[in-house]
Amino acid sequence: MLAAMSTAVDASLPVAEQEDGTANMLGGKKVAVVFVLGGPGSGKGTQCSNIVEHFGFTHLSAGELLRSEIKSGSENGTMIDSIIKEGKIVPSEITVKLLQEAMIKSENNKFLIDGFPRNQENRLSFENVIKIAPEFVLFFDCSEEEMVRRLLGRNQGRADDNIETIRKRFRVFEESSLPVVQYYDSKGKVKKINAAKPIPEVFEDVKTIFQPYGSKAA
Ligand SMILES: Nc1ncnc2c1ncn2[C@@H]1O[C@H](COP(=O)(O)OP(=O)(O)O)[C@@H](O)[C@H]1O
Ligand SMILES: Nc1ccn([C@@H]2O[C@H](COP(=O)(O)OP(=O)(O)O)[C@@H](O)[C@H]2O)c(=O)n1
Ligand SMILES: [Mg+2]
Repeated sequence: MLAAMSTAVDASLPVAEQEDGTANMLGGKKVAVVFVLGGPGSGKGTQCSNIVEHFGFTHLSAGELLRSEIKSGSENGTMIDSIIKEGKIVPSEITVKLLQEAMIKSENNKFLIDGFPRNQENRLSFENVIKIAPEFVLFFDCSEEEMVRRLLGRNQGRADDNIETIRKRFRVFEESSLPVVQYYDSKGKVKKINAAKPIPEVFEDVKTIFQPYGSKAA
């Protein structure tokens, strides 16, 4: 079983290519990207940590990169901070640049890009600047009622985890992020997970999806 899993690895990832048939290359290496989407509180970050541990991906959370940018005192920090507090989406050029830098700096070639693309502008900017097509989109499906409960209990001191901003984030998710999921679904690239179950049960379903891409060891 283990041997079978490890032989599958390098042969199977990266496999995606761009629409014109060009390989997904970045800084001289062939890379694989999985976009991880789902409403605020659906469990993206939690499951990404599990995937990192079991399947050797590097986790890049767009939201975390933006929050670090605020903390670093960058010239865009104040603007990013007020956009996040409003639950809106930061201009793509900022987010794509942060993702690009992180991917180039990493020695890994398998990336989970969490919370991105959150709107069509994000998607097009990534396509035009980074020019990597995702292997697939992992989509966590969860009711708003459950997501509110999780966000209000998250306790990470986030400025946007208050009920007023949470409501705004849900609307932005519906209006701007779901169309991105629908776009990839029309291309047969979405793997949808029922995220309303307990964490280990959700991960069982996630594992089934990542199993063909091999274990961490390989
Ligand atoms: N399946 C789950 N069931 C219950 N709580 C969960 C589940 N997945 C995540 N959580 C909790 O919900 C909160 C939000 O999860 P997180 O992974 O940060 O979501 P996201 O990145 O999608 O906003 C965290 O406190 C996390 O521990
Ligand atoms: N692609 C992205 C991702 C996050 N963000 C901002 O960062 C906030 C937090 O994103 P996040 O992914 O950390 O939030 P969760 O869905 O994990 O709760 C979002 O509500 C946006 O304001 C963005 O502008 N663009
Ligand atoms: Mg998150």
